Amino acid sequence: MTEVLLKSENLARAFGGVQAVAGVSLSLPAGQVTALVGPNGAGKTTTFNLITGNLRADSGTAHIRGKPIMGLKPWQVARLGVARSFQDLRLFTHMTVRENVLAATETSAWFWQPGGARARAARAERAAAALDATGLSDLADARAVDLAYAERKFLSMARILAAEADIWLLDEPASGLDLSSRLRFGALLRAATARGVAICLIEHNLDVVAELSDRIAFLDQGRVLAEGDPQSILRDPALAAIYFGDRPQEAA
Ligand SMILES: Nc1ncnc2c1ncn2[C@@H]1O[C@H](COP(=O)(O)OP(=O)(O)OP(=O)(O)O)[C@@H](O)[C@H]1O
Repeated sequence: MTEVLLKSENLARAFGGVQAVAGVSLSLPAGQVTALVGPNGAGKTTTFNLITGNLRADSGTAHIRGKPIMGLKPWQVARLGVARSFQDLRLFTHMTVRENVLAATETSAWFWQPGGARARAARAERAAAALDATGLSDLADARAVDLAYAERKFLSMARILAAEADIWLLDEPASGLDLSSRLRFGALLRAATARGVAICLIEHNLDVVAELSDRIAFLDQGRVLAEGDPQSILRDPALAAIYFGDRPQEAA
């Protein structure tokens, strides 16, 4: 049976009167891409924030390989093997591409790790491998701010790769990519899942979801309404109506 690397149960979080996440139970199996799909405001990004410790949950639990993670700080969750990307990428825009990736290798370094030449060389090697895998080696000395849009998205992915995490939470990593970039991006995901990485990605474009995901968790109003293989979820007319803002109860 496939090992579940990350599991949340009944995660909930309100902002004032808005119940952004209302009991999300989610499992991320090793070696699979799970797409988190749902209309605007469904609670997708908030779910990521609750898992990574960027936001505190009002209730609920989450475990990484059985270890409870609620209440941990983001850096502690990162140390347990979670790498996360943001919609706005959060690159160090005035640093070089290489420096951006090197900075990501620090999340998995321990404070007590000797910072000697050997450790530095190992980090440089990891960064170089991540740049190579994302096709950015030739741009290593360019500043992030000078990259084209798609290359910035790949730099964000290079940072994920360099962190050597086995759980990836990606917030709209493929948005705005053209077909050839999407194929490049899909190959990166496939190489990672072949190594057993559990990937969860938020994506609005349902064609991209169909292309990239092994399973879908469909979120609406802070709840997982359905979870399953992409074809059955994408063909469900009730979910399509919710996704495209045409709820049966609202139409009545
Ligand atoms: N920091 C916050 N303060 C107040 N309300 C928030 C905050 N973060 C999210 N919300 C609200 O919580 C709900 C869920 O937001 P969230 O960003 O998680 O949805 P989403 O599914 O990621 O949406 P989108 O697809 O538009 O990115 C929305 O109603 C949003 O306005």
